[in-house]
Amino acid sequence: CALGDATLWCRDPAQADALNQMRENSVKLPGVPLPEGVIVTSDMAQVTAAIVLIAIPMQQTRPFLAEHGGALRDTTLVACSKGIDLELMIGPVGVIRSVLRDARVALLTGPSFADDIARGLPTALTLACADKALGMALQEQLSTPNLRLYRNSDVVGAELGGALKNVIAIAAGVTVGAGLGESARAALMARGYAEMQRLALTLGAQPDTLAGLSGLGDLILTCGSEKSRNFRYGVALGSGAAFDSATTVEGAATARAVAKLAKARGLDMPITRMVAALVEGLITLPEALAALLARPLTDE
Ligand SMILES: NC(=O)c1ccc[n+]([C@@H]2O[C@H](COP(=O)([O-])OP(=O)(O)OC[C@H]3O[C@@H](n4cnc5c(N)ncnc54)[C@H](O)[C@@H]3O)[C@@H](O)[C@H]2O)c1
Ligand SMILES: O=P(O)(O)OC[C@H](O)CO
Repeated sequence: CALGDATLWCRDPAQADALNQMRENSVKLPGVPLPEGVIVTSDMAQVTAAIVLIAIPMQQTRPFLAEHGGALRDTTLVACSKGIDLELMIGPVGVIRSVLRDARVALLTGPSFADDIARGLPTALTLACADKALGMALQEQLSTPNLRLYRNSDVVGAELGGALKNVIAIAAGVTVGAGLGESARAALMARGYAEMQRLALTLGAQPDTLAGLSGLGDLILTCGSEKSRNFRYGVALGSGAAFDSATTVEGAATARAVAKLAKARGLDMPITRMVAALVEGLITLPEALAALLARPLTDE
């Protein structure tokens, strides 16, 4: 990039100025200084990089591209969001392609808290790209000594792994918030993973992809850490505590999208269905629990 090592674009000019001056995002990443080479701007014309990482909430991706897609037409785009667009019912790479048909697009996903990466802690992610040569180039360019990127050509599988784990993380949080015990959390994670596989295979994913970083890896992280917003939201749902509605909780919209997708395909996804109903306030927690436990006994 002509401006420096990297350019951080944000839509709010006042925030861009503050970040440039303070060299720290004291709200989202307190105590982590912005690296020297990073320049912050709110002017998209200043974004001249060959590779652009899009890291905004899933449901904002379409509106963002409607406004700024034209300026990004000649760049390589790397989607970092985890979710399913509620209108198009597809993941972030699909949404980018729906706006910029011939774009060079990849997906960066997997178990990672922004805070861990910003502090340079060891992290491994999936770099999914249908174009092998582009995937190899991005893997080289985006890996660092502490950030290992593993290539995968199964973009749909990687998108679904990142999206679906958030729904199960909400359910795992509910078990903790409601005091249902660690065994219940483990049961939900394992049966939730079976639901993730069921939908992903139906939508064309490769079975191995879900067993990798973007599915199982991220499921373990998100269902087991208070640092996860999806998990914390589930804890609040389970305990009846208030939750800040401004916090990004991707699994809430994704649960609704997946429940619709599953219904349309006749797929049994009871945990996802209950999370969607809880999120929408259509069911109480005792009702959700009773419905899950009363299901007919079956093969694993
Ligand atoms: N935070 C993490 O640890 C982490 C890790 C891996 C993946 N992700 C994924 O990255 C995506 C973004 O998450 P986040 O944690 O950065 O969320 P966030 O809510 O902390 O930040 C999102 C940013 O996007 C901006 N934004 C929202 N709508 C916009 C729009 N229409 N145009 C331009 N900017 C807009 C917001 O102002 C905010 O700065 C999510 O899909 C999340 O699942 C997050
Ligand atoms: O805070 P969460 O729940 O959005 O999780 C962040 C990342 O997706 C974890 O890999």
